[in-house]
Amino acid sequence: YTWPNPQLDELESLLYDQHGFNERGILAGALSPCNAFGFGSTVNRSNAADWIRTAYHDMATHNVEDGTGGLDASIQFEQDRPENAGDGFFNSLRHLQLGNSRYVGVADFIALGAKTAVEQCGGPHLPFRGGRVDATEAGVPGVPQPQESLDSHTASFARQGFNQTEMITLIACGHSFGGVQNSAFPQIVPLPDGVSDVSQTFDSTPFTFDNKIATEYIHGTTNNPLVVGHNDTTNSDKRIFGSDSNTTMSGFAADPASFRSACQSLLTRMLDTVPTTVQLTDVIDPLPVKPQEIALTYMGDGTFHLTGQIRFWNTAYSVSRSIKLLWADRDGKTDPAYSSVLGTNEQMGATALYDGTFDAQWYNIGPLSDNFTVIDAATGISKFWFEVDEGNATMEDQGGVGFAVQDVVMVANSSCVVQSTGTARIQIAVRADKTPSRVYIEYDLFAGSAGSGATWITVNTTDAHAAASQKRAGETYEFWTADLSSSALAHSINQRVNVAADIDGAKVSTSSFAPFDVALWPGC
Ligand code: HEM
Repeated sequence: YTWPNPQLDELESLLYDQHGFNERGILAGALSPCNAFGFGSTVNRSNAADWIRTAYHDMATHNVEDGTGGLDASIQFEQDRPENAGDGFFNSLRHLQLGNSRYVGVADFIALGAKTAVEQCGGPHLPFRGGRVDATEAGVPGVPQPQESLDSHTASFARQGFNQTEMITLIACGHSFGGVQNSAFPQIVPLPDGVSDVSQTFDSTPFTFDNKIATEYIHGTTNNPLVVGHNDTTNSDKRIFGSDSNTTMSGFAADPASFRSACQSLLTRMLDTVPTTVQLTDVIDPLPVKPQEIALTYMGDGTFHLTGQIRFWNTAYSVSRSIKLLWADRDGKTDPAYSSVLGTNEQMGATALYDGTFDAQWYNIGPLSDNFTVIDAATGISKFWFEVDEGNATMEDQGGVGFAVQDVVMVANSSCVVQSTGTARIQIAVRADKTPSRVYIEYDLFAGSAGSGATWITVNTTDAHAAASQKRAGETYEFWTADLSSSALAHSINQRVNVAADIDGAKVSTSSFAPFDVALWPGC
């Protein structure tokens, strides 16, 4: 895709800013190491297993006939059903809901959680599509339970869109992780003396994706509580794995690569099973060059500062590489003076998984001593691109289109935090040749239902007003002011806002910033 695209940029970052500089933390950070578990001390439990099971249970209500259900976060409203026994869903959601924004909802986060868990913990690469839509109420029940018959399970998976071989495979892929807990299934897993809960694992490596779920089953060494459980009624894995005379499971036991690739395709299909009314994005691959938090700040002296960071994918730190930022002014003209160095150092390296481990190197706009470059307000800027020199120079310009940036609306450095009231006074510079119908501040707030624990994001706004006194003669920008009380962000997770303006029926907006950060915006 072409940068900028706020939804895809955010998903791309959640997918590929995994470890090191600018890491997002919420996904890979909660899976390092893979037995990490954020909610108690039960032996053998992990965030990874909880997240994978959560994605399956959310998806499992899909109906291929009428196109309803699927991975839509309806699990938020379904946690009190017997088919959703255990606290794994609550645990998963409480963590995954925290990352939500106006661009990425709970359903995408459930899919991201499962995908990241599989990949970080030894599993195959699962190509990711975004754009899931969060349900606003419970769906039709229908998650398979261990005491059901083989016919009932076969029919249930057919309703979800999976045939018999796919049913065997998908369960084996999922049950490569985790186990069955006494507290959720006391009739399956007995409680040994002296502990308050226990999880009996499906295979001997519950925190790692591998084919042990198959080898141990085929070799008769398995301790899978859904195969060798004392009550045969709840031995659903035994009935299902054996339903084709063990053909599928024998194949997986003999050939780990075939298990891996079968899980790659079926887990991807599981995550992409959504109501037919939902249109997923294309697969999101890492951008080779990815600008982030690109911002212009109006300096009041006839210039603005361009700030931000750029990630170069599949690139390791190197002292012999120099990168220049070049730009075109608002009329599209270039000039030898429209050029700035990028700054980096060894600490600005990162790594991520993407069918193998990839390095990424971050650069700041301008030398590290400044972290900005100066743009003439009279000529402005419309796009930028990069010249990477490691002996011979190459151009990074998104295939010729460049990286577009708007200089119509931006925050002015005269913004400040009013010390007496704690209010953020946000000064906004709007290009004088434009006539906005509205200039405003936008911010994501968490909303939720106390009963179900479901959450969603509302985008709130505060209007700015034209500051007539600041309409200075000779300036190419005019000024607007918005006062934002600190209580306005009481339900904001990241305490950030952006500026937007409606101009000729289109919305122009800035990247987000922290209006109450007095290091950026001094007191007034
Ligand atoms: C007939 C179908 C299935 C049945 C009857 C079934 C049953 C169960 C049961 C009883 C548990 C124990 C839950 C707990 O104690 O908290 C469990 C755990 C789990 N299931 Fe399934 N399952 C099925 C299919 C799947 C599928 C298709 C996946 C994913 C692809 C999956 C992934 C998991 C995972 C990862 C766990 C471990 C959770 C943990 O350790 O916290 N299951 N399953």
